[in-house]
Amino acid sequence: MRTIDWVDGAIELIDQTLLPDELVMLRITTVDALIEAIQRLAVRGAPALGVAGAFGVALADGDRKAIARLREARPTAVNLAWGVDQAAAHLEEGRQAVLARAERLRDEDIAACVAMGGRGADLIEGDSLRVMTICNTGALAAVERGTALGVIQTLHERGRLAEVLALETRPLLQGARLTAWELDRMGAPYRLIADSAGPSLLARGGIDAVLIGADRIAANGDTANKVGSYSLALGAERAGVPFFVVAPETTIDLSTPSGEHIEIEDRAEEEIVSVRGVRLAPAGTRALNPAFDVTPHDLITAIVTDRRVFRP
Ligand SMILES: CSC[C@H]1O[C@H](OP(=O)(O)O)[C@H](O)[C@@H]1O
Repeated sequence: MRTIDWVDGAIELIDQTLLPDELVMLRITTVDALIEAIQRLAVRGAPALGVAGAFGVALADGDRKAIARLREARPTAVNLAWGVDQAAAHLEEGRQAVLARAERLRDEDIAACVAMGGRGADLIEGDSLRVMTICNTGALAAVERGTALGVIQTLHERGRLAEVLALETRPLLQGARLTAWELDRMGAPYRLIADSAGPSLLARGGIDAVLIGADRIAANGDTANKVGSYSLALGAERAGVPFFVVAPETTIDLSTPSGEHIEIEDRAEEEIVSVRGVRLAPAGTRALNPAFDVTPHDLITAIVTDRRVFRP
C-alpha cells in the first residue's frame, strides 16, 4: 500500500486525518485540493510532501501561480518546495516530462527509505533494543516505508527490537494515531507515552536509542522536526542515550546555514484548545502552537541518510 501515488491522471493519497479509525483514499485532481490536503495534514511528513509537491505540478497544467501557492503550502519541511522545484524544472518540456520526474522522485523516495532502514539498523548495536521515537516517521510520512520508523521496522524485521516507546505527539497526535497504527500493522511491540514523559523515561534508563525524523536539516546539522524533539534531545544528552536523526538527503538544505534560519510553522490555536472538535480549555482560551522545533547539531549523535551516516 502506498501513502501517495499517481493513478489514472490524479493523485491518490491516504487521508491521514481519519486514521486510525478509517482508511480512506482521497483522489486529488486540482492544486487547490492538494494544498488543502497538505494544510490539514491529510498528507504530511517531509518525504511525502516532496512527492505530493512534485505530483502537484503535474496537476497544475503550467499554472505558475498555482505552483507558487503549492510551494508555500507548509514552510518548514524543505522537501515540499524541493519536490515542486524538481518537477517544475521540466515545465517547458510539457506535462509528460513533469510527470515522469515526479514518478522518478516517488521511486527515489521508496529506494531511499529502504537504504536508510538498513543503514540505520546497521548503525545501532545490540539486540532486544528498546527505542523511543516522536511523531510519525513511517510509510505514512513517505511512500512505502518511512525514515526513523523505517529503521525501527528494519530492526523488528531482523528480530532485534524489544520495544518502541512512542510519544503521542500532541496536538495532532501523529504518534498515538499514526505510529501506533503502523506499529500494529508491523506487529511490533510498543507502548504509547505522554510527550512530557519522554525525558524522564530516558533518565530512568533502559532505553538504547532515540530515533527521530526531520523536516529540514541546516548546513551545520541543526535539525527541524516535530515540536518536542528538542526536549527529547536534551533528555537523551543528559541520560547518555544516542540520539539519531533519520532523513533522506533531500531533507538537507545547504542554503540554510543553521537552525535559527529555519522557518517554524505556527499552526492554528484551535489545535491546542480542542481535539477533534471537542473543546478542552475554557471558551476563549488563547494558544501558541509551533508545529516544529530545532535540535542543535551538538545534541545529535548522528544523522542517517540514504547515502551516508554523518556526525554533525
Ligand atoms: C519522515 S518526516 C516526518 C516528519 O514530519 C512530521 O511533521 P508533520 O506531521 O507536521 O508533517 C514530523 O516532523 C516528522 O518527524
